[in-house]
Amino acid sequence: MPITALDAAAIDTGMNDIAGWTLRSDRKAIEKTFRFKTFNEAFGFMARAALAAEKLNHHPEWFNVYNRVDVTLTTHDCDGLSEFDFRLARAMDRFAGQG
Ligand SMILES: C[C@H](O)[C@H](O)[C@H]1CNC2=NC(N)=NC(=O)C2=N1
Repeated sequence: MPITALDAAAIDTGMNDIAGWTLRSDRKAIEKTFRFKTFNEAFGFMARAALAAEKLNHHPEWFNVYNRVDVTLTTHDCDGLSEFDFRLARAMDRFAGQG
């Protein structure tokens, strides 16, 4: 099933539902840095996010150092943002206790 890219208004609506995320200047991705107390907490967050990503069949680009996780969400299949990026962003916020 083809995945459609969100239009400008839908992206703006999606951005209003999430906190601490930045819309990349090309409007094809959203980014957030999560910070935790320990590596254990960061990795626990990543484990929960990984399971959610598998369920959604939508996978993050991310980079972890110790207690920090830099996340980029984009939809390769439509070369832009889709509803799945915002769904995964909201799930990640919940897992980090920020949503
Ligand atoms: C074949 C498979 O369903 C696709 O490659 C999925 C997997 N996970 C994905 N994750 C992300 N972030 N974007 C995609 O377009 C995407 N596509």
